[in-house]
Amino acid sequence: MQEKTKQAGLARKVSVLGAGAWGTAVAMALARRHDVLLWGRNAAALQAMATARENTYLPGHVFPDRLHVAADFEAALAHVAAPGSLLIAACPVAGLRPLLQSLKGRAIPNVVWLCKGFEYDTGLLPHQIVREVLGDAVAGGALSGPSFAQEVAKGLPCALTIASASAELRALVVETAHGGNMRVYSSEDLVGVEVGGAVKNILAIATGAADGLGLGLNARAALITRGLAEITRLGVALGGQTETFMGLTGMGDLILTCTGDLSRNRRVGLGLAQGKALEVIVQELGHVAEGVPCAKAVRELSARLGVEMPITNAVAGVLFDGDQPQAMVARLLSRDPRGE
Ligand SMILES: NC(=O)C1=CN([C@@H]2O[C@H](COP(=O)(O)OP(=O)(O)OC[C@H]3O[C@@H](n4cnc5c(N)ncnc54)[C@H](OP(=O)(O)O)[C@@H]3O)[C@@H](O)[C@H]2O)C=CC1
Ligand SMILES: O=C(CO)COP(=O)(O)O
Repeated sequence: MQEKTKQAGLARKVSVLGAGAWGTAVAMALARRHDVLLWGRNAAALQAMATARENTYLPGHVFPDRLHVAADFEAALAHVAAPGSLLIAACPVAGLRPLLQSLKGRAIPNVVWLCKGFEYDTGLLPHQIVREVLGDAVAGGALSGPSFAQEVAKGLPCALTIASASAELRALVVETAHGGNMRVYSSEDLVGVEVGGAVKNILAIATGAADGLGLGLNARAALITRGLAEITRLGVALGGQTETFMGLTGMGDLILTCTGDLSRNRRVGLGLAQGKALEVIVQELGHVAEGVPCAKAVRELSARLGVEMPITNAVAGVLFDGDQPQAMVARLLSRDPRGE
């Protein structure tokens, strides 16, 4: 522990690939102690960020001095070429595969990803996409947990978990990110951590819809609790450990996202309850809502695995089959009684 505290002072090189709300917030948090390059796919937006020293995805949060904006992808990679540096993939799940493909064949020692979801077409978790594209030679891990970008950008406290099979990668991420108002725990349960982060977004849509319909706090608590049972069933079927789902990346992130109005996924549910079309809601958000593609991927995956996920199926029915949110509630309430 003493060793960790000593090393926490070491300045490291970090490149964050993806300049949305979360990539930017993480880059800002790390730039309080490290030299950080933030790269995004939109060169004009990067130019505006470099001038304004803030990102329109996170208005009002001024970049620390050690955060530099890089429009040049090669420069972002060169920045983290030395051992002990960290490359952070901060795009949505939909962008992970193409981003990794552009890293193929490069000398990338350590990769951490922040996205939460299953890939829409394949039903794969992020670590499976990483393995498919980059192989096993690259040490990688998922950084996840209850963390709204706006709060992290403000420097408010939060706790995250780095999950990886590599002890060296876990130690590097803890040394780099743990400190100040950010606590970083570590876990070997990559599957459990990724499943919790993915499925809680679907459940936040359900809870937002229930709240928007005025169904009350009892219904909200029931959805969160039964949602946790759903996350756990799927996660265990995929090889995750039950206790992971009771931690930060399971119950912690589920509670945050289902109850906090900063959640984009919860806001999708609130919009559906108002009778808005999904396209309109997504356009008004101006950010990704990972629970939407994830609901489709998880509905198919759970059917394939024979895992019961009634809330997920009800959300997917509203999102993709034209079911009304009221019908979603009726469908859940009309299920046969069973043991808890
Ligand atoms: N925001 C948060 O509080 C948290 C978010 N996360 C996760 O982090 C990931 C990123 O979220 P966040 O940054 O908030 O999202 P935002 O919607 O704020 O930003 C998305 C960013 O990704 C880019 N992008 C969008 N679609 C694609 C795509 N298909 N391929 C490549 N790049 C794409 C956008 O670029 P452009 O501007 O050019 O469209 C933008 O830079 C998500 O998986 C999310 O679940 C995790 C923890 C907290
Ligand atoms: O993952 C998040 C908080 O931990 C952010 O949730 P939303 O994507 O719903 O805003």
